[in-house]
Amino acid sequence: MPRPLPSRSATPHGRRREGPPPPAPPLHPRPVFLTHTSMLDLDPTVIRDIEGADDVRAALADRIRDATRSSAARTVRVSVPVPGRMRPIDWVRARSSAEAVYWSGRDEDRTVAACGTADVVSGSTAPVDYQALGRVLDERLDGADSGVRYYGGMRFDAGQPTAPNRPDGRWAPFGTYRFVLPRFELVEADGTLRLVCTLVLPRDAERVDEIVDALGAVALPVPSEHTALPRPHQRQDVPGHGEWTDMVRWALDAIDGGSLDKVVLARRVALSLGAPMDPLLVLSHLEPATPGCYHFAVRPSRGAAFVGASPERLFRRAGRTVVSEAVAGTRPRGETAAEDARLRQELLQSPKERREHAFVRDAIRDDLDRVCREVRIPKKRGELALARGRHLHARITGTLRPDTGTTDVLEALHPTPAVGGVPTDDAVAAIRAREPFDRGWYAGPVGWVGRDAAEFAVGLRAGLVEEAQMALFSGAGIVEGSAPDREWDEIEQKIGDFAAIMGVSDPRMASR
Ligand SMILES: C=C(O[C@H]1C=CC=C(C(=O)O)[C@@H]1O)C(=O)O
Ligand SMILES: [Mg+2]
Repeated sequence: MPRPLPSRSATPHGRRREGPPPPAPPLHPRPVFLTHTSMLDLDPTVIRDIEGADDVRAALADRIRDATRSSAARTVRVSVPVPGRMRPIDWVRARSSAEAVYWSGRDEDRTVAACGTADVVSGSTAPVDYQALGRVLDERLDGADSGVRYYGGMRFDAGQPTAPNRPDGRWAPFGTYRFVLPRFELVEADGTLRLVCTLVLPRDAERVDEIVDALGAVALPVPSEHTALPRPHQRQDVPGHGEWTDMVRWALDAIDGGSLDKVVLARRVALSLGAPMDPLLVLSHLEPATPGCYHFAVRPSRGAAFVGASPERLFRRAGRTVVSEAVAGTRPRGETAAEDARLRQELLQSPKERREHAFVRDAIRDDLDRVCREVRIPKKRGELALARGRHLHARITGTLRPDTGTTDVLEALHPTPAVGGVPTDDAVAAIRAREPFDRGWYAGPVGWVGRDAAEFAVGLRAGLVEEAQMALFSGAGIVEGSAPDREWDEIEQKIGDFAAIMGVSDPRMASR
């Protein structure tokens, strides 16, 4: 039986509660009803094409037919300009039935919305064989046009075959890893839009009619009105507050006893929406609210999608140059300039936050050293300031060693202690044993792989949206000096961007 939200006074964001401790939570966390009930119906079937859409499709169809006349065995991209303005996210929302991907890099002036598949490299078994994955991707990308990118990602725990509740069936369509070469893309770069079709030749020459037919169903919608999001009416925290406190205390004992130095423990916050919701609509609200982040959506088929706004780069590869980042240690932004400056100083000087960050920085430096030469790291730590939060930050660079590729870097770096812990294997084993849910793709690498180039974000500040359910995931690094309540509140702050767009950011909505 779900229970109603207990009444309590508001707690200032990110601060510890005063007064008596909260009542002991139930053994199995039960749903908490939120007070919101309003629900807006969406009608994604009403799509009006922009003026000239038929000409755009006809021009691209000509390009497709021309390209398939070549007998060369290679992957090519053909494209045409799209007049006017439209948000790539609105374009892909108009294809509600297809496999879809959305990627907007953090520092890159390029946004890609994509639907349909020209090719897929996926696997559902674990552990992931990074060498084999690298060979397959290299082979498919050999001689490909420079813009050809396989988009996707993998599970956080790509090393474990199966366990009770893992993988959770909701993550099944995502597989252990999945990289998609999209059939159609709307690319916005340098202020212009292009509609792109990717063809795997000579194979696609035999399906040219089918591809041109599919292009006919690709709408070029007029910019949509701002569509409101439905308000969640129920919230369930897994673990609940009591179980979380026990988990953190266990981790602190392990740290005290010397068996672990750091472990990142996470929570799942499930919001019930009352009616099915388009996951890409969530992202279309999240993106403007979270500047300075990677914005992504992966929808393997009709239905569930993994969407998020992550501030954290796992790595970027351009030729032989690799750039990674250590992002860890957290404080909120202040409401006034003075409070903001104080919180910045607090973050930069806190021994606990510095320790939390140093584990990540040192691990990335050592792991990158295995696949790169000339690994460089700045002496001073900096700050990554976001709309609601801030983190300690360091940029780490290197030059790829000969005979080393993208999946070698992926294997070396993932999971960093920003999402796993130190020592890595022991921390991942603790996460498996202690967390009462499957992380799925949360905290896994998400991004793209091209020929001699790649970029991956760490898949956090993210959620799994399926039908009328939205599960948000977030974690906090537990180190010496951590306290269960402060880490609970830190996670509450990290889900704040999602909570705000969903209209549940009132601290009274927290279920403790
Ligand atoms: C694990 C998450 O954040 C990581 C990244 C930055 C700061 C973190 C922290 O201070 O605990 C986490 O290590 C998450 O957002 O789910
Ligand atoms: Mg932290």
